[in-house]
Amino acid sequence: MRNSPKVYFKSIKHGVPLALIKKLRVLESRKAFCTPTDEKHKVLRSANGVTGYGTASISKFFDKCMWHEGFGIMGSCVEDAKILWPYDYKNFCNTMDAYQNEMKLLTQKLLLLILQTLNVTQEEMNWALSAQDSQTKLQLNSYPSCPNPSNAIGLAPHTDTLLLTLLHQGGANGLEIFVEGLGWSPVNPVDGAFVVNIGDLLHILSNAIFQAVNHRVRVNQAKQRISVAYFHGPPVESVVAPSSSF
Ligand SMILES: O=C(O)CCC(=O)C(=O)O
Ligand SMILES: [Fe+2]
Repeated sequence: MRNSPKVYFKSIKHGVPLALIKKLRVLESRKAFCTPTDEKHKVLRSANGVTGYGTASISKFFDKCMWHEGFGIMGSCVEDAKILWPYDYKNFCNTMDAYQNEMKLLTQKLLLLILQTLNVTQEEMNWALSAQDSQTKLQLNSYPSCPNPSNAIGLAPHTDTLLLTLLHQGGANGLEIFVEGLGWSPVNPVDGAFVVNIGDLLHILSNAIFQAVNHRVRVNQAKQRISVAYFHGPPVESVVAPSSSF
């Protein structure tokens, strides 16, 4: 294990109800992106904010626009949802809450397994898993079909910043990871599966045994792509260093 860096894997037998995943993506995420633009503008993400509609948060590091639209949620989304759908916000919020609860449980299980292989200290384990103060974010992503895909990118190459990301991709291809020696390689959707991405903080904590994966999203001429990413990290003010077990 220690000799071979791990970058990403797929979680299939995860116990998250498939009906919930489908409802999240097919119904509620679609609804979020089908909302008319002037309504979306009522809940635009603020300059330093994380919730509401907006361009990809990595956009500030790139000169060109990405073919992407996102909706960020941290904890309860009831305030934004009430503005968007005053008479019909509960289904959306209930689905987002139920999904975030499932993601939290799954992240805890996966992180525990990962950290056990590293023999981190109990203190480091508590820090990484801390259920109370952890920072989590749910990000709904939409990549509309693009008339000229070779001239556009959905999401530019990046690594995720926190510890672990659980990504659910819909039916449309587009996600690619960079593999040393192979170059950009597709990670095509598997029905009901999650792509588990190692983030920068786990890369640091594990002293690069688990490596943050460089990934990007290509756009599609025929289909809109919808994906949902759940990011999990330690408390915001944390100082991160390689585990003292190294
Ligand atoms: O849409 C995807 O498959 C990737 C999304 C992603 O990388 C992100 O939200 O950080
Ligand atoms: Fe990402």
